[in-house]
Amino acid sequence: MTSGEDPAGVLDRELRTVAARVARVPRLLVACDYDGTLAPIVEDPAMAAPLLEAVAAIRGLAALPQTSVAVISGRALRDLTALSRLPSEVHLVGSHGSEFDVGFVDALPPDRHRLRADLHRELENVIRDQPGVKLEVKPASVAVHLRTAPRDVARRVATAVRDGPATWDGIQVTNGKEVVELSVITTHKGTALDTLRAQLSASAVVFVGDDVTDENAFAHLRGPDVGVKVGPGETLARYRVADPLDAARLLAVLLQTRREWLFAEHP
Ligand SMILES: O=P(O)(O)OC[C@H]1O[C@H](O[C@H]2O[C@H](CO)[C@@H](O)[C@H](O)[C@H]2O)[C@H](O)[C@@H](O)[C@@H]1O
Repeated sequence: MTSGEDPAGVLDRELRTVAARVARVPRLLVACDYDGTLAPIVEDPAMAAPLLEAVAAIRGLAALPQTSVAVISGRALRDLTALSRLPSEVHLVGSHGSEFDVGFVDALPPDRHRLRADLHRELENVIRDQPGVKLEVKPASVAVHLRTAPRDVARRVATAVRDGPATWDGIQVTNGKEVVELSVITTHKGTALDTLRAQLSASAVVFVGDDVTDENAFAHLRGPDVGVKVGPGETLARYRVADPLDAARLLAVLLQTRREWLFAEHP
């Protein structure tokens, strides 16, 4: 988005109309995924920063009355907080919708802690001497990142993970973008969205996401809600934008319309 650009101008007309309509509900919840939605995909997961345009729109929306903003991410809550640097008014939920607060890890039963430790050890064995493969350890899961591995290595490691620890009892497998994640709990962005909707008494929800686990959130939308998929691929979302920059433009349109409506800046 260039300064002075009208963000609405570049969005699909139908989406603009729908955004303008949902921005006028009594209590709005805008919920977004993080990687691939607010933050463009990069090689190193530790370097994924949100677009400034997205942060500006989110900050603006979160400061409005009768308006809530949430980010529901696959990341550990601690990492999401550090990377996104969003203000405390924004509700952050980590671990694919399971981690609403930092006490989550202490509340996990001892057998889940043991299983995650076993999983971590086993995955370290699987990826030993495999160039470009990295592990990301989270409170209830371990993600195996394949993005920077040579293709043959990525295929070999993915197969070893799927035929090995992914088959263990009590393990949930999530295939993301160049990542296979093994979790010791069941996670679901849709139930996280339900919880937020109820807690915040939202009249309508806008959910924006790009990845497989975001489909669970799209599946829980209803009535006046609006689901927006970022990028290509099959989806349950009714609307689509091309990339994180267009997602930021959509957030800016929501902010502009809602601000005008709330403060009656225009008749
Ligand atoms: O639910 P999300 O917020 O979209 O998180 C999904 C996963 O995102 C991260 O991995 C992805 O983004 C990385 C940075 O751009 C990229 O290098 C990686 O290939 C992608 O899979 C994050 O590292 C994972 O923990 C999240 O589960």
